[in-house]
Amino acid sequence: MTEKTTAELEKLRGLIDSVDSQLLSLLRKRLDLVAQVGTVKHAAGLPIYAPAREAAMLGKRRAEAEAMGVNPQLIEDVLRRLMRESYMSEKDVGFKQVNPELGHIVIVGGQGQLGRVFAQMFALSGYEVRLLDKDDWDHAGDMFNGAGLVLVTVPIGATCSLIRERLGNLPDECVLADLTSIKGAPLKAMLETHKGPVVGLHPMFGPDVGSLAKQVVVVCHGRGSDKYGWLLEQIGIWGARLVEADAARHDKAMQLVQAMRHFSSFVYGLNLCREQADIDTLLEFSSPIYRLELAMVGRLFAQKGELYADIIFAQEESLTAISDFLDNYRDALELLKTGDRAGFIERFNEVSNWFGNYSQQFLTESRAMLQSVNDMRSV
Ligand SMILES: C=C(O[C@@H]1C=C(C(=O)O)C=C[C@H]1O)C(=O)O
Repeated sequence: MTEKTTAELEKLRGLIDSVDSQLLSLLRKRLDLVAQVGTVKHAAGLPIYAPAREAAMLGKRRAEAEAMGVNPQLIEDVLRRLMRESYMSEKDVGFKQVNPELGHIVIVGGQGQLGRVFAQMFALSGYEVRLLDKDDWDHAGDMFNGAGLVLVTVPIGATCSLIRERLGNLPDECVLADLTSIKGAPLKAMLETHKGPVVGLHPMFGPDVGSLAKQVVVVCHGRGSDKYGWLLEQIGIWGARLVEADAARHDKAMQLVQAMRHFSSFVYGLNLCREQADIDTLLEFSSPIYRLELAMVGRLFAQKGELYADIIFAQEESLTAISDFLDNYRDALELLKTGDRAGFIERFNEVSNWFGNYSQQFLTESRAMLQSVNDMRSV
């Protein structure tokens, strides 16, 4: 580099640094305004997540960006990241308590990770929360006395027997709910054990979400929806989207969404382990898509085997879904063994037609994800 080039670069980089510092001041200003919005919402009991406001704001900024010769996707990416930050800061203010008259809340299995998330959210909303765990059953009678909500969040395998054996004497008015990732059997157990209001919930997220904004919670109605309407409204104020579902339909979907998916990720990991693959080498030669895939598989093994065993073993019918997967794998392997390239392409096109417009949608979505994986690289 010549001296002149060095000097020019230095000058321009100084200007960029100063623009970035100004951006930082603006970010501080925005965060302060968002915190004020949080206070107003808290007082008025409005949800943390306002999709209509977000859509309108993004639309306006995109148009302005275009007029200024800035890629509209750039401002959209930046704003979406800022909005994620907003959900966190609004959360700190706490939430409106929808049902101030409610007695205390007992979370059975409250030391579990998801139990803790819900305990925190209820506490941030002004409820008195008591946690009941394995060793606390001696005090259970006292804890249930006067409770307004009992929320069961124990491992799937223990859920139904715990409900039937331990929750037969709740106050009549108390809402009984669970967070289990299957819904049919726990809902039946709750309805048969408790005379009062019953609702099944399945939060479609793990304990590391940070905020519930935009997260999905599946709701399977049991009985007495007028008595637990406040709970659904409360979850809505936390920013989550409630999706009502029939328990049988939900459970059927979970055989593919959870059991089969997790099982194949498990086998993927098992295979890498047995093949003694060198992860550093795999990463070295990974494009973002492979890195993303490896991250999705690898994150399983940062969690507890018991959790995944619970999910995979929860429904007997999942065995059929997983066996079908194996059959299809075998058939496809046969194409490889026999060198049937044309057969492979034929199957490929069959699947491609079946995906229809979704494949284009997924291509676009994954492009954005892959770009952010690439952005995170520093070398
Ligand atoms: C700040 C607000 O809360 C959330 C965050 C937003 C933001 O960061 O701009 C916009 C909409 C809401 O989802 C708001 O409602 O204005």
